[in-house]
Amino acid sequence: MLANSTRGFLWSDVETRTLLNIWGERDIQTALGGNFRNSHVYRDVARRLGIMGFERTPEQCRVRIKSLKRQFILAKEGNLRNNGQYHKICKFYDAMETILSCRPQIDPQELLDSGAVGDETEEEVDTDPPQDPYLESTGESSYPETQVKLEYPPIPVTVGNILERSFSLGTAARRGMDDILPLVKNIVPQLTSKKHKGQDGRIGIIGGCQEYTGAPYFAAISALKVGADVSHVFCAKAAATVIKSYSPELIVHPVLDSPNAVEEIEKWLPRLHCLVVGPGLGRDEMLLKTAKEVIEKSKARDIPIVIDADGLWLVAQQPSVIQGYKKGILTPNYMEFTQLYEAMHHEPLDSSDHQRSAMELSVAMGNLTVVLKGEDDLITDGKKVILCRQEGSGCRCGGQGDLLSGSLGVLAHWAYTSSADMTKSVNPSVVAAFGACSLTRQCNRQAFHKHWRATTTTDMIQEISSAFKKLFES
Ligand SMILES: NC(=O)C1=CN([C@@H]2O[C@H](COP(=O)(O)OP(=O)(O)OC[C@H]3O[C@@H](n4cnc5c(N)ncnc54)[C@H](OP(=O)(O)O)[C@@H]3O)[C@@H](O)[C@H]2O)[C@@H](O)CC1
Ligand SMILES: Nc1ncnc2c1ncn2[C@@H]1O[C@H](COP(=O)(O)OP(=O)(O)OP(=O)(O)O)[C@@H](O)[C@H]1O
Repeated sequence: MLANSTRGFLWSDVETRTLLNIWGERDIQTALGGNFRNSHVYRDVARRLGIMGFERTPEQCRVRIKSLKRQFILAKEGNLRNNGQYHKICKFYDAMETILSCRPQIDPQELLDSGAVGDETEEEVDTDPPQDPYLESTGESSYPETQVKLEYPPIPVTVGNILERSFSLGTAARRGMDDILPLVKNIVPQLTSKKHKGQDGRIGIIGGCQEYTGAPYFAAISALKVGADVSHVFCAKAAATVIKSYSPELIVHPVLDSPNAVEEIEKWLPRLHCLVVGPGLGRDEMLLKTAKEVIEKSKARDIPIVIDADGLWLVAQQPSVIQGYKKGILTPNYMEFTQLYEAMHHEPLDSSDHQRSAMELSVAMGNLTVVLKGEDDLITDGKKVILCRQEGSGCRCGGQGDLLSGSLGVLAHWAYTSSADMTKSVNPSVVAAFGACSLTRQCNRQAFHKHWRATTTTDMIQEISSAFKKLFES
């Protein structure tokens, strides 16, 4: 029996998350669902893990999963969820719950009793008490507030292999366009006389300070132009009058630097469908602290949260603020991406392989969707990499990222309120991100066509309506 072969091997968080991603894949769950010997399934799991760069035996994978299931059941059965202690018992509770909720009911006793099931089933219990080296060696503490050192083994993996599990590199862009674009079209809500104001989206932007008033404006007005009904900006007092003067369409709250900022913003959260944190936020500690607390409150409300610009700086300082939150979407430019990556990995970014680095960042962040903007926009949830190569232009005027984050806020709301049928079970954040990237680049292209070097983000925003129609409604 190979069960003890895991002794002495530590599973890092990122490795465990990768294992869970693979174990949670539909074909694996289906194969495990039958009451038959399943060593071949774990051979496949180990093989896929190997492709991701982690060398484990099938038995090691099986024992790790078994142990995670024990922890999950213990946390669930102990009714610890209500007082927030479940993460201490089962750090990967949310991921386990997502996967197991799609499976037939598991009998907890089956997992907790020893020797209850057959030789090779994944719930098999060893003659020894449960020996999860991760649990023994590191304890199951809650997410670290500061960054942990994430170790990847030297990865004998080519880009082609990584993308083979998602989309092959050579066809990734085309597959992305062909496969995802129809899904973006699916999530666009119908315009009907049956709806009331607000139903197509109430978006909140957290950002705007003395220095930066354009960025939150661009994000908020883009959200409206994409089709949200209401757009709120929560900014510092010094920015509020300026932002209001740009547009009467926006609802502007000068609260971000007030002593009771969090309470003031919290009052509005029940009415918001999505939050975009960061455009023009600046790096003032007090504003960042407020942003952090608002993110925490928004997570509790389960709304999508897009984090951009200075919000990403906050994440690089305190990853746990959004780590593991499935509806979190990060939209870094290359500079911001490098900071995030190095904060999580404590080592320089390997700039030769963006796809792989982006996947690693996503996995390290608990499979958040990462949108790495650049010549190609690279979108990943740690499982798939999709490239957006919608033609843009050579004009890189500041503020395009704000157009993207504001649009993404609306699309994320639509994607999460669409049925799984509409998104064909593709991660809604990925669908929304693909839509926002395509739209931003198309706006850039159209504006450039008219204004050449003089193109500004304001020109791009004027193109949203026709670009949207061309991409998603034709
Ligand atoms: N009108 C407004 O109000 C606007 C306000 N904004 C707001 O400003 C705030 C700070 O954002 P930011 O853009 O200045 O900071 P960040 O992106 O870190 O760049 C810092 C430096 O990094 C570099 N660099 C950047 N991108 C790179 C790349 N892809 N690849 C390589 N290098 C790259 C480049 O430095 P360089 O190397 O050129 O000297 C750049 O100068 C934030 O709140 C944001 O929302 C903006 O939204 C714009 C419109
Ligand atoms: N080299 C490029 N070629 C084509 N499009 C690009 C290129 N670089 C960025 N973009 C597009 O510009 C948009 C904004 O990306 P960018 O990297 O400018 O973000 P940002 O720096 O965060 O913007 P901001 O100026 O708002 O802070 C994205 O949709 C991206 O696709």
